[in-house]
Amino acid sequence: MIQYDVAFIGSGHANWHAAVALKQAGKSVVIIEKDLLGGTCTNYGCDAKILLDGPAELITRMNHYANAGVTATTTVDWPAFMAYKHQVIDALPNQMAQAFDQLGIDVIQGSGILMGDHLIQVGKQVISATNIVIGTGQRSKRLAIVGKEFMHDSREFLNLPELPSHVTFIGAGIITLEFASLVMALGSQVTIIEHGDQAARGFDAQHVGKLITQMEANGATFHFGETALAVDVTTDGYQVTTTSGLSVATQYVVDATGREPNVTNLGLENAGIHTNQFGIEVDDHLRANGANIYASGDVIAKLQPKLTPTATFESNYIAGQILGATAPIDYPAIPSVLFALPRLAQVGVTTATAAADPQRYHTQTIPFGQLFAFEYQNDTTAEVTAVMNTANQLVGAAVYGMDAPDIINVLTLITDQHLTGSDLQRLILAFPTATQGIIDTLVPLLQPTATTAE
Ligand SMILES: Cc1cc2nc3c(=O)[nH]c(=O)nc-3n(C[C@H](O)[C@H](O)[C@H](O)COP(=O)(O)OP(=O)(O)OC[C@H]3O[C@@H](n4cnc5c(N)ncnc54)[C@H](O)[C@@H]3O)c2cc1C
Ligand SMILES: NC(=O)c1ccc[n+]([C@@H]2O[C@H](COP(=O)([O-])OP(=O)(O)OC[C@H]3O[C@@H](n4cnc5c(N)ncnc54)[C@H](O)[C@@H]3O)[C@@H](O)[C@H]2O)c1
Repeated sequence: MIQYDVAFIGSGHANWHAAVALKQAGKSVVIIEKDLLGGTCTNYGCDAKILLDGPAELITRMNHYANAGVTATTTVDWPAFMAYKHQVIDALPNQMAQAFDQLGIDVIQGSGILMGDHLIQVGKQVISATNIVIGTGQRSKRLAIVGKEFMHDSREFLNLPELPSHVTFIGAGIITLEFASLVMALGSQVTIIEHGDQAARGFDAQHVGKLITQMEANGATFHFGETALAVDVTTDGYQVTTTSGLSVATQYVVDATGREPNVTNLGLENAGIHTNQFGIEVDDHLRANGANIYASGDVIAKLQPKLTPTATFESNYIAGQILGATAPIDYPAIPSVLFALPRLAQVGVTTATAAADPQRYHTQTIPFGQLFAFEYQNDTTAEVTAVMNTANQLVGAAVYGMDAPDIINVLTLITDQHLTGSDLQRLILAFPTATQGIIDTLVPLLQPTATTAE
C-alpha cells in the first residue's frame, strides 16, 4: 500500500491548487481523478463556454452601433469554430498531466472510494493518506421525464457538432440564459420553459427583467409556470410538451434544471461524513470529519456561490491548514457573473436584501451606459446599482451591461477593502475607460458618515 501525506479525490480547481502548493512545500501528494484532469471548469464549463461566447460577444457589441451607420455581417462556421474549441480545450488535460508530472504529483485514474479516515480504494488499489481532500464537484440534474434520452446537458451542449436552428431550454437559470444568448447571437431561435415564476434567482430582479426583455426583443420565447412533461421525436426534430399542454417544436433540447453535488458512491459513510441536499457538511475549517478529511469546492454544502474562484480560495485555504495554519475560513466578497448578452454581475449585499432593510441599507442606480455612451460602446442600457450601508460604505453592487464582468471586479475590490470616496478620489485612473466613470460617480456617494462602519 502506498502512503501519501495528502490524497485528493477530484482534480478540479477545488483540489489542484492545494496539490501544487503542498507538493512545493515538500509533501507527498496524489490526485485521484475518474474523468479528465482539470474538472468541470477546464473541460466542460467556464473555459469552453467563454471560448464559444467570443464571437457572440463581438456581434452583440457591433449591434450597439446599428443606429450609427455600422452593420455587422459576421458569419460563424460553427463546425469549424467547434473544431477550434476542441483544439484549445482538449489539450488542457494533457498540459495539466505534464505539469503534475514535472512537479512530482502522482495521478491515479479511477473513482476514489473512502474506506476509512485514512484509506481510499481506487479499483484494486488501496492508498493510505494522512490527510484527504474531497473535491468531487457537482453534476447536472437530469429530469426523469418521457423522452429524457433526447435531452442534453451543458457538457453535451458545449460539444454541439452543428448549430441547431431552434433550441429549447428547460429551466431559466444561469446556464440557460448564457447558452440561449450565445446561440441567438449566432442566429438560432430559442424557447425557454421554466416551472417557477422567475429566472436567474440570486441576481438583481430588475436586471434579470431587463435581460429577458432584451432577449425577447431578439426573438426568444419565455414560458414561466410551465413544467416539462415529455420530449417526443418528430419527422424534423423533437416536440417538447408541458403538463399544461404547451407544445414546442424544436431541433435540440437542453435540460438545465440545476446541478447536484457528487456525494454518492464515495464511501462517505465509512468516515462518518454527513451530507445534505447541497453537499458535504463541513465545519468552519472545511473539515468533513472534524479531523483529517476536508471538503473543497462545489461539493461543499455552503451558502457561498459555487464558482471556480470560490473553489480556488478553498483549495488554497486547505493547503494552508495542512501546513499548520489554524484560523477558520473567512471568505472575502465573492462576485458572481452571468455571461448572458448583455452580462449581469453581483457582489455582496443584494438589492433585494437592501430593499427589505432600509434602516441598514440604501441604494443608488448609476445609468452609466447613458452617461458615458461613447466610453461604453453605445451599451446605453448598462447600469450599476450600488448598495451602501449607513456609514456610506459600498457593501454590494449589481451590474447590467457588456462590461459587467470587469466592472464587478473593481466593485468587489472597493467592497472588500471598504474603500472610501476619499480613497478613490486620490487615485489617478486611465481615461477613457469602462471603470473610471463609475468610480468618479461613486466618490460622492462613499463619503464616510459619523455612523460606525460595519
Ligand atoms: C456550463 C458551466 C459553466 C460554468 N461557468 C462558470 C463561470 O463562468 N465562472 C465560474 O466561476 N464558474 C463557472 N462554472 C462553475 C465551475 O465550473 C465550478 O464552480 C468549478 O468547476 C468547481 O470546481 P470543483 O473542483 O469543486 O469541481 P469540478 O471542477 O466539478 O471537479 C470535480 C472533479 O472530481 C471528479 N470526481 C468526482 N467524483 C470522483 C471520484 N469518486 N473519484 C475521482 N474523481 C472524482 C470529477 O470527475 C471532476 O473532475 C460553470 C459550470 C458549468 C457546468
Ligand atoms: N457564470 C457562472 O458562474 C456559471 C455559469 C454556468 C454554470 N454555473 C454553475 O452552474 C450552476 C447553475 O446551473 P443551472 O443554470 O443548471 O441551475 P440554476 O439553479 O441556476 O437554474 C435551474 C433552473 O431550472 C428550473 N427548474 C428546475 N426544475 C425544473 C423543471 N422540472 N422544469 C422547468 N424548470 C425547472 C429552476 O427553477 C431554475 O430556475 C451555478 O450555480 C454554478 O454553480 C456558473
